[in-house]
Amino acid sequence: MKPLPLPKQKNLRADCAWVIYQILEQGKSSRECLERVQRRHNAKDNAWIQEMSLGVMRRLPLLQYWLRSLLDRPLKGNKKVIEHLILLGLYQLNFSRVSNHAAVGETVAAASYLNAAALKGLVNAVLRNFQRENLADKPVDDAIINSGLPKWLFKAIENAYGADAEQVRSETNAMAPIWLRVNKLQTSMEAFTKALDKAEVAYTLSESHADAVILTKREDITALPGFDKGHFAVQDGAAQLAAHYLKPQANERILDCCAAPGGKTGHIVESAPDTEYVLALDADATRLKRVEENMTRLKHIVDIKQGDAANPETWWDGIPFDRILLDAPCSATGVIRRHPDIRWLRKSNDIDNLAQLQRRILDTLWGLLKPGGTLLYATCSILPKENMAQIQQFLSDTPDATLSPILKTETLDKPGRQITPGEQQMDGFYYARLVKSLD
Ligand SMILES: C[S@@+](CC[C@H](N)C(=O)[O-])C[C@H]1O[C@@H](n2cnc3c(N)ncnc32)[C@H](O)[C@@H]1O
Repeated sequence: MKPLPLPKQKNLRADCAWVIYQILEQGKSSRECLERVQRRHNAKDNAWIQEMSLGVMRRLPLLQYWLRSLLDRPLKGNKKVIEHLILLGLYQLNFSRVSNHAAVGETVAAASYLNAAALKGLVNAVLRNFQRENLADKPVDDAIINSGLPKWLFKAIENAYGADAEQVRSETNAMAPIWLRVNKLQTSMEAFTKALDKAEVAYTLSESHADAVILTKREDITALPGFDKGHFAVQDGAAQLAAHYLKPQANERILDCCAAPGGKTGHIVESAPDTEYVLALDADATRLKRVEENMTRLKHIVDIKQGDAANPETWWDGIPFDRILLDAPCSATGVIRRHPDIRWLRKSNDIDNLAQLQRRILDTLWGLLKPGGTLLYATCSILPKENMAQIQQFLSDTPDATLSPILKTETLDKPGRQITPGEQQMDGFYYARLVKSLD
């Protein structure tokens, strides 16, 4: 599909339709396109644009089903974006608090901002027919459409989770809470929660995480008390387990591999401020800038390098590491509830390619680990090929690797801890801890 320029003049719904087009037709991430659009709106409108465009990602199969039943034939070429505008209209009518009057009227008007004034009649007719035919009240008897997921992912979850698949799918399509990690090197839990109370910020404490706070209302993170002073970082509860499972110690050399934007790097430093050396490595220079910004704000000192994990000769100084965190590039299927566009950006054949890349990096990093050293393998995936099956195969191919169980229930056939989305309010994540034998 042809690139579509950003509408010349700002308009809430036209800009939303542009974001949806960019994600679905151009394969761009929501973060990237929202950033462009949000430069020209105020905070309230930006929140609306984000809620609506990500909402469409969550409900896309049902919205498309309705669209197909209302539109005689698909729109093509530069008219395609009008389909996305109609999807947005259908989403507002069904899943938002926008009045029906505004959902139809304003969506029709937005067509002009997308250079398609001639199609206003069509947008109006489709949305009015939807209301007239009461499609919202006619149940759709199709589990895949109702799941909000692409067919390949629906099936992959079915195969992996059997009787629990429905629960995993529904949590995958739910809204994620915002977790904060208190930076205990700059404040204390007591002082931080006192400051939140004073600012009347609604939150709960996590039963499982001593350093975590879970916000119960959406907040502007940068306006929370202590943000500028580095008193906290935004980090999901599952991601907060990485430093806990890695167990960094004083005087050790630590590699945080695939580190950007540095969420786990910061927590490693907070867990063991007196390590000898922490290296945050990532292949992506742009994302590494965010590591620098985050470390500066949190007041942590680490070494930051750009490099391909599978090619250590370009970045490694030759001294082995005591501990390595490999937060491997993955399908991110465990964080779809947080980034609903991922389900449409990933394709089923990505999974085999990712599993091969993960294995290549794992094999390479194993050579950089001291005898007796620990490697924590992590992904934010819920698919066994990237997780249990990956580690099971690695253990069987690598004679000097042994499993250091995180859970008592782990076996060589079922290594590691698979967290599913929503478990104790956490994202979907996988961890396996491996130790290198001494001889
Ligand atoms: C899941 S994210 C890491 C999140 C990070 N650990 C955190 O906690 O904030 C995966 C990262 O892997 C990086 N990456 C992908 N392939 C890589 C490679 N071959 N070498 C190094 N980094 C890579 C990506 O740039 C991305 O930043």
